[in-house]
Amino acid sequence: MLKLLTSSQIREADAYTIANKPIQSLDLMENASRAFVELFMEDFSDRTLSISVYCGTGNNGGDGLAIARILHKEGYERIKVIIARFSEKSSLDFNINLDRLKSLDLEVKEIYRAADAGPENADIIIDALLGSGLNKPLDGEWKDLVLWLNTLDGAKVAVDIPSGFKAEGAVGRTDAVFRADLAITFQRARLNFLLPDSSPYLKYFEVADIGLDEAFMQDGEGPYYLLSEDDIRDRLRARLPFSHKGSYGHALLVAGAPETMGAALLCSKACLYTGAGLTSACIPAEGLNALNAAMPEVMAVVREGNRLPASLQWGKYQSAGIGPGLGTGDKSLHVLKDTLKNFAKPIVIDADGLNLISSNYELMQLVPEFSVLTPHVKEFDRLFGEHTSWWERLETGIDRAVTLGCTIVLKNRYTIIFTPEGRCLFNPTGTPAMATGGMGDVLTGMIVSFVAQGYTPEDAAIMGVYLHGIAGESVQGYVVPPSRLIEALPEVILRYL
Ligand SMILES: NC(=O)C1=CN([C@@H]2O[C@H](COP(=O)(O)OP(=O)(O)OC[C@H]3O[C@@H](n4cnc5c(N)ncnc54)[C@H](OP(=O)(O)O)[C@@H]3O)[C@@H](O)[C@H]2O)[C@H](O)CC1
Ligand SMILES: [K+]
Repeated sequence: MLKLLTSSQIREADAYTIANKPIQSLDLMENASRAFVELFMEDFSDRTLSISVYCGTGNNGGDGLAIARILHKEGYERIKVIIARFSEKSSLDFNINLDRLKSLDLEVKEIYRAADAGPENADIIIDALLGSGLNKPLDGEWKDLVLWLNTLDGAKVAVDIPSGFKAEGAVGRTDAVFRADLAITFQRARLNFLLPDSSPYLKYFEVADIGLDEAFMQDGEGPYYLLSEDDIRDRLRARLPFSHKGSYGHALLVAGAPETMGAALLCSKACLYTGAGLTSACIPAEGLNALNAAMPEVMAVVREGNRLPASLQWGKYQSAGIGPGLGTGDKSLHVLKDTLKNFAKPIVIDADGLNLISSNYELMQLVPEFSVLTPHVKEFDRLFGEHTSWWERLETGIDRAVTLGCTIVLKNRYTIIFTPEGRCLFNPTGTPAMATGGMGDVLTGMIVSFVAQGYTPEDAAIMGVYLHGIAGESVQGYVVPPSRLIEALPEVILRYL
C-alpha cells in the first residue's frame, strides 16, 4: 500500500530528502521537471505543437521554467514562457532556472497584470503558476489570469496541482481554479484528485516519480493509502492439491425479489466465479426457475411469501451477504433482521440491506462486528446523513468504520475502503465503462466469496474491490456488462497468485 500524503507532508518529504540524500533542492526541481516532460511527451509527442508555459515566481514556477528548457532540448519548436510577476518575491530555484532559460532562444514575457497576458492561441497551455504552496483561495490578478486561461481553447496541463486547487480538505465550489485536462503531479496522487469533487477542475492525472525518500513517506502519519497489486499478491492464496469444495467454504446470498431476481443472479454468479466452494442463493419462490435455468451450480434456499424457511441451517455457511434486489418492504425487513440475528458472524450488507438499515437505524446494533457494508454514495448518505463534500464523507467513513467495528466500502471511481482500525484505502482499479447497473451486486458476491474461502472480511473487501476493477478493465468496450465482468474473474484472479 502506498501511503498518500497531504501537501505539507510532501513538502516535509522534500525537505527530508534534501537533508538526507545527496541531492540539492535545485536537483529535485530538475528531477521533477524531467519526470514531468517524460510523461508529457507520451501524451503530446508532436514537436510542432505550440506550447505556452505560464509560470509563477515560486518553485512551481521554477518547475515551469525548467520544463520549458527541457521541452526545448527535446525538440519542441514553438515554446513561449509567460512569467506572472504578481508577487515581489521569487524563490532561489526559480531565479536560477530563469538564468538558465535566458541563455536559450526562447520567447519569455513577464507580465505584472493579468490584463497584460495574451493574445494566446497555443495548442497547449502549461500551468506552473502555483502548486503545493497555495495557502489561500486565488484572488486579484491570480484569479483574473486563471479565469482567462480557462477560457482558452488549448489543451490544459497543470504542473503538480492545478493552480488554486486544494490538494486536501473540502474543495469549495469556486471558479478560481485552473481547469486542467491533465495534471502531472509529483510522487503521489493528491487526496482530492481521488474524490469526485475534483471533477470540475481536473479530468485526468498522472504521477511522476521525482525521487523523494520512500521510507520517509511510508512512515508518515495519517490514515490514507492507495492499494496496489502487491496488496492482492500478498493476500491471495493458491488452491492446494487435495483440496476439495469443502476447503473453500459455503456462501449464502440472501437476495432478490420477483422483479429484481437479476441482482440475486449476478451476485450468486460472481460468488461462484470468485471461487467459493459452494454457493447458495436464498431467493423468492418466484425466482427458482430463473436460478435453476441460469446457474445449475448454485443451490437454492427458497423464501415462500418472502419468509426465510424454518429449516435454514445457518451454521453450515461460512459467509453470508444480504441485500441485492431484496426490496425494502416489511417482509424484507424481517428477512434482514432474522439473518442478522441468526447468522451472527460478519456479514456483507449491500443495496436494500443498507436502505433498510437507514430507515430502521436500530438494526445497526444487530450488525455483527467486522461486517462489511458496501454503500454507493446515496446509500452512504442515507445511512450516515447528508454530506456537502466528499472530504466530509472521508471523515465520516473513518469515524463510522471505527465506531461500528466494520469495514465500509464506499463505491466510486476510486472506491474507498474504511477499515475498523481507521485506515482509509483508495482503490485505483476500474474504468468509467463499469458505471452500469448490477456492478455492485457483482462486488457483493465477490466479497462474500472471499470470506467463504477464509479471508478476513477486511481482506475480502480489499481483494474484491481491487479485482472487480481489474476484471472490469479486462473487458474491452464502451460499457462493461456485469455478466461479462463475472466471466473474466477466474482468469483475472489467477494473475495475482
Ligand atoms: N517535493 C516536491 O513535491 C517538489 C516540488 N516542487 C515544486 O514546488 C512547488 C511548491 O513550490 P512553493 O514555492 O513552495 O509554492 P508555490 O510555487 O506553489 O507558491 C509560491 C508562493 O505563492 C504564494 N501563494 C500561495 N497561495 C497564494 C495565493 N492564493 N495567491 C497568491 N500567492 C499565493 C505563497 O507565498 P506567500 O509568501 O504569499 O505565502 C507561496 O509560497 C510544488 O508544487 C512543485 O511544483 C519542486 O520543484 C521539486 C520538489
Ligand atoms: K500549477
